[in-house]
Order: sequence, then structure tokens, then C-alpha cells
Amino acid sequence: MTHWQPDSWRERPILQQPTYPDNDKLSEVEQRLSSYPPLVFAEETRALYSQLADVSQGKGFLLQGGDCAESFSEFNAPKIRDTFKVILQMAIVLTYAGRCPVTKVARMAGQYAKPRSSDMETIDGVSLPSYRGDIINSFEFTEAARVPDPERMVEAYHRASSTLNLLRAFAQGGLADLHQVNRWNMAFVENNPLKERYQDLANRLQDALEFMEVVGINANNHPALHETNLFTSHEALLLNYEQALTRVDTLTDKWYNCSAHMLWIGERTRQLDHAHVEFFRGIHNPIGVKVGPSMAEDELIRLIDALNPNNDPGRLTLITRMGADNLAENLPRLLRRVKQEGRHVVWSSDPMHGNTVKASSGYKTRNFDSILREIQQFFQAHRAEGTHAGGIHLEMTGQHVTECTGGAYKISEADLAECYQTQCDPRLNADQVLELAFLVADHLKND
Ligand SMILES: O=C[C@H](O)[C@H](O)COP(=O)(O)O
Ligand SMILES: C=C(OP(=O)(O)O)C(=O)O
Repeated sequence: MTHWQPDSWRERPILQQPTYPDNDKLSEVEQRLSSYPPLVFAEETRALYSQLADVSQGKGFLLQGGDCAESFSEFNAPKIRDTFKVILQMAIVLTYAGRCPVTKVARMAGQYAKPRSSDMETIDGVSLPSYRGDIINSFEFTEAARVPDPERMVEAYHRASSTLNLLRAFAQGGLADLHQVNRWNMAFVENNPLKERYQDLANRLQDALEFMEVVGINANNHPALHETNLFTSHEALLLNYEQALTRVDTLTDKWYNCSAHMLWIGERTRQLDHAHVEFFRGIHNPIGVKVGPSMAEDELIRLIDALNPNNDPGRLTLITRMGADNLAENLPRLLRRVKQEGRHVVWSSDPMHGNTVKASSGYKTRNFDSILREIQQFFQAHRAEGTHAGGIHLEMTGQHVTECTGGAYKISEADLAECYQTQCDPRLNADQVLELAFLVADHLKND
């Protein structure tokens, strides 16, 4: 294997990248970014690594979720707060009802770059370069807006930094206090059939906390009751940005990508001899790779060995995104082979990306039942193969969007127009996500 450098990816073929019109400007921005402070600290990243090592050994569950694409225009505190809360509410359901420690990783504070199926987008006979995420170009459908602008990387850095700042404040400053769970705004489940189940769980949790208080366990002597850890993650697609935030950790002398705690490689850019695999093999963060239905067993083992040659538990999460109709045929053969070869991985299910369909109205959507079906099959396949169903990876928001059909509110294709806000793929809304959490909790308890 050749010597790794933060820029050795530049010698490899690369897909899904913008073509910047001005390379001098691009280099100047990369230079500037590489002098800015890191967004996360390597020691935090190691804490996540160690939690994921437990998950890979069946001793926990990974909950990863957030926007499909964070947007510069929808950048405000309520949006960050609502997604934070819904991730926490899901985690509480999974921990308490599922009896399982949960590692929380947000798709936030950096999820700004998107791979696309097509380089061009055509509307009413006009074709323009596709929108590739706010870190690259603008969503607006004009020629000027779609030109990639390197200055957007700096903008993304500052927005990621503010988002992280608020997430840290929420996590450590009291919003995550378990005693608050009952007091959190329940409006989003108010008319939901799940309200009673959620309320019952919140009451039981309250009873447990009161009991603990009586026997002397409280937030003063157990800070875990008052605060939480929420890690950040995104698809490290735009390697110019990722390289600029990759630094040597002074405590260990190792390279870490300090743009987020965990990074993943997308399904479209995971070729063994390409730039993304090259970049990822040298950073010491916990990393993920998306695994679609076309993945062959040998190919997967080669990929695992390139990315985790020492077979370290916690290093690698395989995020399967098969589609509900393809999972039964394709996941078991991969589970079997990885188990046979003794490779340590976290298996996580992304039930979103294999289940995207176009509604008759033209909106991209996903049906709640297909999403549930993929998750159910994911658990069944692991049960059958004797492996650990280690996590879920969701495109979701704490807001009341109407982007995925179905769920307790029975969102129909006709309802999609009501509040369709995503800039790329459809996300589960707060109700749908909570409904899903109860289902996953039941599986975890049975396991
Ligand atoms: O989130 C994943 C991809 O970026 C997305 O599914 C691509 O969407 P497209 O098929 O509309 O390009
Ligand atoms: C692009 C994504 O997924 P995939 O690589 O699985 O298509 C994503 O999760 O944003």
C-alpha cells in the first residue's frame, strides 16, 4: 500500500465533484480553511470510536439521523433544537423501552454536500447543472446560482461551527436533562395514536427517576442524568473541504478529520481504487460506508480490509441501504461472509435510500411502510444469521414536513405539497420518526 497523505486522494479517480471555474480561488480558500480551528476535538472522536466498538460487539445501538441536506436558508435555532429533541426522544424510547444503550450521532453541522444521479437538471425545457448541496452551489434554478463557488466552503464551515456550538449547549446545558422529558413540548404527538404510549413511557421513566432520587442517585452525583453526548457526522463527499479540516492530533500524532466526529463514504463514491477510499483510509475517525444491493461479498471484504486493515472494532460502520424489496436477497449473504471472515463491523440500516419513489405529482417521496419493512427485514436477517443489528441511519427532521407518505397521520401523495421543504431527498417528520422508534425498540427488546 502506498504512503498516505491528506492529499494523496488527489492522485486517484474521483466522482461526484464540482468543477470550479477558478482553481486559484479554490486553492486560496482551501489554504484559508486549513488555518481555521478544527470543529471537533480528536479525543471526542475517540470516545465515539469506543462506543461504536461496544456496538459492534452487540453491546449497544447506533442512532444516526438528521437532514438529507442541511441548507443555508433554513439555518436557525428552532430547527436545530427540534431535530436535537427528536433525536433525544428517539434515543430515550430506544434506551428505556428497548433496554439498550444508544449512541447518538447527528447528520448535522456539516451535511452540506450531495451526490446526484444526474449532472444536469431540466425544468420546463431548461437544463442547468444539478444542485450539489449548499457547500457547492445554490438550490435556486438559475445559471448563476448553479456555478460552484469555493467561498461556500467557508460559509459551510461557519454554519457548521454555530450548529455545533448550539448542539453542545443543548447537550450539556440542561435541555437533555432526563427530568425534562415530560416537560418537553408534546404538541407533535398530541393527536397521534402514539401519544399514550409515549406518555406512558415518560411516566414510567419519571417513576424510575423519582425512585433513584430517593435512593440518592441524582444529577449532582450522576451528570449522565442531566446531560448527554451527541456526536456529529456527514458524508465526506467534497474532499477539498475535508482535507482542509484534517489535522494531526497532538496527543497521538495521528491524522483526524476534524470536520465531524464520524464521516461516511456514499454508495456512489466507494470504489476501492478511487479518491474517497484513499482519503478515508488515512484518517483515524470512526467511519461509515454505504452498502447497496449490488455489493458483492468479495468486494465488501476488500473494502473492509482497505478501510480497517487492523480489524479494530468501532472503526467501521456498514450502513446498508438495500430497499425493502431487495434486502432479503442481498443482506444475508453479506452478513454471513463478514461473520465467516471474522471482521468487526457495526451493521446499521439506512431504510431511506433504497426506497425512494416518484409520486404522481412529481415529488420524490418514500413510503413509511417500505421504510418499516426494510427495518423489520434488517432485524430478521440479523436474527437469522446470528449477527447484531447495530443501528439505524435516517433522513429525518424535527419539523412538521410532509415529505414521506404514510405513518399514523396517513400522509397521502396529495398531502406532499402541504409542507415539502427538503432540498434533495424526502425526510421523515417528527411523528413518523417517533413511531419508528417504538417499532425499533420492540425489536431491540426481543433481541
Ligand atoms: O441523498 C442521496 C442522494 O444525494 C440523492 O438520493 C440523489 O438524488 P437524485 O437521484 O435526485 O440525484
Ligand atoms: C447520499 C446518501 O446516501 P447514499 O450514498 O446511500 O445514496 C446520503 O445518505 O445522503
